[in-house]
Amino acid sequence: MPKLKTVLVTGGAGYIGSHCVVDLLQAGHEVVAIDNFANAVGDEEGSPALRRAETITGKNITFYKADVLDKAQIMKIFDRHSIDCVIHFAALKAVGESMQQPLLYYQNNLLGMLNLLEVMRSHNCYQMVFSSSCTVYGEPEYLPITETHPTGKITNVYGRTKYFIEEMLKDLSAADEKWNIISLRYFNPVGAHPSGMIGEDPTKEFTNLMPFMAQVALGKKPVLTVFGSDYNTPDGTGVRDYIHVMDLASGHVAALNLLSNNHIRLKVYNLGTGKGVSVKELVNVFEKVTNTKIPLKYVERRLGDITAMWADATLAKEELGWTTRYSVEEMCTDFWRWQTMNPDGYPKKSKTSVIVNGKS
Ligand SMILES: CC(=O)N[C@H]1[C@@H](OP(=O)(O)OP(=O)(O)OC[C@H]2O[C@@H](n3ccc(=O)[nH]c3=O)[C@H](O)[C@@H]2O)O[C@H](CO)[C@@H](O)[C@@H]1O
Repeated sequence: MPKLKTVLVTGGAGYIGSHCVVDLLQAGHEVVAIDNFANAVGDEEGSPALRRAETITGKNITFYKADVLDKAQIMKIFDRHSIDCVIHFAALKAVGESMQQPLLYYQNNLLGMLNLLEVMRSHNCYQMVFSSSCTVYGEPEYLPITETHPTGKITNVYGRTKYFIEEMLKDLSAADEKWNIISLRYFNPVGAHPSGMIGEDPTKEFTNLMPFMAQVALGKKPVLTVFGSDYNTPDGTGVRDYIHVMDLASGHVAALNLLSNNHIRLKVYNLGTGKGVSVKELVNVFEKVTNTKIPLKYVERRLGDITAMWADATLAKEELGWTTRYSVEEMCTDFWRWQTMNPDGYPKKSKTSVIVNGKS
């Protein structure tokens, strides 16, 4: 039986955070979620994504509008709740923006993590699941990529923040054996909760393939620009390992279970399907399952893009007992359901019943 925990989810109102909250609640864990709404819809009154997560699960979430850069505020939350484990999603993640504003990214992602770790230590909380990325591998030396592939040769600042944090976690766990940390390297998260109630609704401009393609299918954008058709791949377009966001969510619950029952100090796992899918293939599946036609415009390669990347997820299967359950068709169907049920995303101003700052 997994031990039930009180889990602090930072960035809980965001795309991956909100889906993970659903899975945590369904597994019986208590959730205290925080978000500063830097890239998620919500305000002082709460988050529509988390309100819907409550509806899906029939459980309550305690929510604070809080920023990991505000150490005093995080201290107060730890004073108030007996947190067993932190799942840390809160971070800035736009590659282009990170190149223009490196200090913003280093401050937010590195300092936010430092604050959290210090507050955790002061409250004797030593368990963390960290949201890392396959971007730490840089251009692959071999495929599929295993966790032992070298890291650090990264071409963008966002990716470097993830890499630096992983290095920081190595130093920390080597220095103090109390820490029990799992870093999860995500491949390309797509899809949405199968209910269509929660999904991806960034407040910042987005550039990822699936949300962009869905905007084209909805008629909100005229054409999908395909970045490069001359890659050394079977059809010339870039290849990625797309993973359904609910599979990612269940990976976090599995990681939490492992931390509950074992003292591993620090471990890293790939969360991917192990299957590479090209841009053209993803477009074809999306058109088929949504019965739409996506106009394409082929242009030059995007600066900083790699040719192909997919995971070897054997380690997560063996040690976390985790495997993916959703197909590429389901990733597209679920994303489309979310988009068509919520063409403008979440209601931008809504009262929520989520408990804010400990008050209903
Ligand atoms: C360089 C870059 O931004 N990398 C980030 C991007 O990965 P990544 O670039 O893999 O993800 P995207 O969804 O942006 O792109 C996937 C594939 O689709 C292609 N494509 C994308 C958009 C589009 O309008 N047209 C098009 O052809 C890309 O060239 C790529 O081959 O998102 C990940 C999170 O989700 C981050 O961890 C990566 O650091």
